[in-house]
Amino acid sequence: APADADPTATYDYIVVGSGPGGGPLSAELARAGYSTLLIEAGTDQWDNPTYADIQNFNEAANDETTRWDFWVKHSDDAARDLKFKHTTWDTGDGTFYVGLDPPEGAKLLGIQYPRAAVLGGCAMHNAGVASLPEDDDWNRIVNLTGDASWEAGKMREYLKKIERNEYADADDPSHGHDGWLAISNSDPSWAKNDSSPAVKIMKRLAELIGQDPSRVADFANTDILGDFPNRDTMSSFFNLATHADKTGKRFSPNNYIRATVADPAKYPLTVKLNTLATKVLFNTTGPKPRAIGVEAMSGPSLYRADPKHIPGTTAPKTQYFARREVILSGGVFNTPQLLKLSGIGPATELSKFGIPVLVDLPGVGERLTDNYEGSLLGLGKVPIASGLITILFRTPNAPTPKRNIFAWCGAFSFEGFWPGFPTYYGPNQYSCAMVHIKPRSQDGSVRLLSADPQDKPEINFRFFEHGGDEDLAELVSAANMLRESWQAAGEPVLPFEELHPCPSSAEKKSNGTTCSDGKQAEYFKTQAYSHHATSSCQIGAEGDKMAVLDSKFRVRGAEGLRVVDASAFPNVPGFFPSVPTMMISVKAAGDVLAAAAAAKGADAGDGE
Ligand SMILES: Cc1cc2nc3c(=O)[nH]c(=O)nc-3n(C[C@H](O)[C@H](O)[C@H](O)COP(=O)(O)OP(=O)(O)OC[C@H]3O[C@@H](n4cnc5c(N)ncnc54)[C@H](O)[C@@H]3O)c2cc1C
Repeated sequence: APADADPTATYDYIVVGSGPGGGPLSAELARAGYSTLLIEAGTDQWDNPTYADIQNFNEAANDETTRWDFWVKHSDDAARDLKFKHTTWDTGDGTFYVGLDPPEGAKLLGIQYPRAAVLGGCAMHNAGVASLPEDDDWNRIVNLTGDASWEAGKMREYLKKIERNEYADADDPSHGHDGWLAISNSDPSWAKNDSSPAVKIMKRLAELIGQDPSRVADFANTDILGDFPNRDTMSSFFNLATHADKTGKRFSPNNYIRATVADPAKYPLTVKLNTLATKVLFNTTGPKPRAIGVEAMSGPSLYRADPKHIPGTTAPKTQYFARREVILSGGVFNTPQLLKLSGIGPATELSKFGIPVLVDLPGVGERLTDNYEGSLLGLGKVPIASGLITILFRTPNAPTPKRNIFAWCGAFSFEGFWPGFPTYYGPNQYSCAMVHIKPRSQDGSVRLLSADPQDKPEINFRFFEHGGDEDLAELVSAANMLRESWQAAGEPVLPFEELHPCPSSAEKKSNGTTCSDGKQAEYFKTQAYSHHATSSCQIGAEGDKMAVLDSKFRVRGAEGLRVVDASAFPNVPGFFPSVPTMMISVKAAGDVLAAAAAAKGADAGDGE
């Protein structure tokens, strides 16, 4: 078991949150010899099969052992949000009602956005999909900040550092082979079976995206993490990679933290579980407030997002001190909350709750963004047994030559999140789940509802606020292409009964074909969901008053304080953020260690 933290000790570094942002970073700092305290609100579930076996990811995201429920809004239009068919209500008798027709007296909760409070963060309950940002996502940070260390070519080195790739050749230079994060993919041989409905669908899709249908078996084994010149423009099929090993064991920052604590070298990493950080402590005597520690409360289920929280439960606050730096990695909702509770954020919002303003930083909790997701769901006449199609493609109405849709198609249903998700529609269910890349809108927010650190903030994604019509048109175009490919499934699967976005029974009978693009757009506008939130404390240009961080993750206007997690990205990094967040975690460790080395050099210089 990890050693307990000593409140009287002073650590070199304190890291809050052990997910993809904070976990690798804390381990790196300790391995460099610096005493590091890692504060994590959740528990350690490394040997719990719900988490350890990647195939149980849906159970993991539903499991109360780690679940933090955030009930979010998708817009400022309450009536529009109420059309989301998995809106969740508290019935008052300890159960949820999910749907459009709540029982009398039920209290509206909102749209569920699950998070995991556990050692390893959401990388312990996610589906483990491993992908990389577009090169331009990294290069954009260079353009914004002038910091060339973010160039795409250089960023791949961080993948190589963390990765223990299990499918690439040992001499493949685009992959890492000795890291702590196992990455594997699946057997693509199903794609060789020309008579299978999944392969027939895939061949038609190949035609629709301009690929050679005779080569789908090769394409199904294309490396989604590969390094090729046209990697961001090539519409094609891929082999889905996951941060799990080939036996199906999940890998996450949990592995690296545990290995660091257990290492015979006795690296100075102290992990404090079941501990909710409530405030950053500052020395305010200098020109800028300097972070010197963290205040926290210990005990299970203290945060009110935890469904196991017992009303009225609280705990005394303890202070932990850092002689070098405090690093916040609580994730896209909790990091901005913690900054604001500590006096860093929009002055008017802080003043409303009586929080003394240390740094008026209007971007904290703003510009929250996420990929829009939606799915095409239908029932075949018989089950489509095998073959998970993974495809990245460009719809004809995409604004650039780059791909704008990631989708995976198979015999499952995925319609977003609610307690008990997903719905099982029987063995004949078939779905293409779509992730829209590069939403035009970045208008979401994480704002305080009180100054109580046990309370949840208010989260509103403001989906489709800007450029919504264009984004929706891209989703509709993708749905039309995918639907067309389904018609190639052949006997005995056809005809599909589509459940959404164009319900067959209602629409096809009346007009003989499918529903209009307008109706589909309306469907996606009300039913889109998301789970890749980023950018609520983003890195930005000097002079941009909404920029929270500089390119070295330092909080503007403060000293000794950084933010390293998914909130730091200026936009969603590609289509899945977990691996990119682990990559920036290791990058940030280099920045922190470089600052320590520079400070040591300066000290040595002073003494000369
Ligand atoms: C259901 C689901 C499935 C997903 N599937 C995928 C996928 O397949 N692939 C992919 O790339 N991405 C996926 N994601 C997204 C991905 O997991 C997240 O983007 C990623 O984990 C973000 O990392 P993070 O470090 O920013 O935050 P988190 O992973 O949220 O980690 C934050 C950690 O900080 C802790 N913490 C927060 N506040 C405090 C506090 N005040 N004090 C102490 N500790 C605190 C939390 O307990 C948590 O452990 C999924 C997300 C969800 C919800």
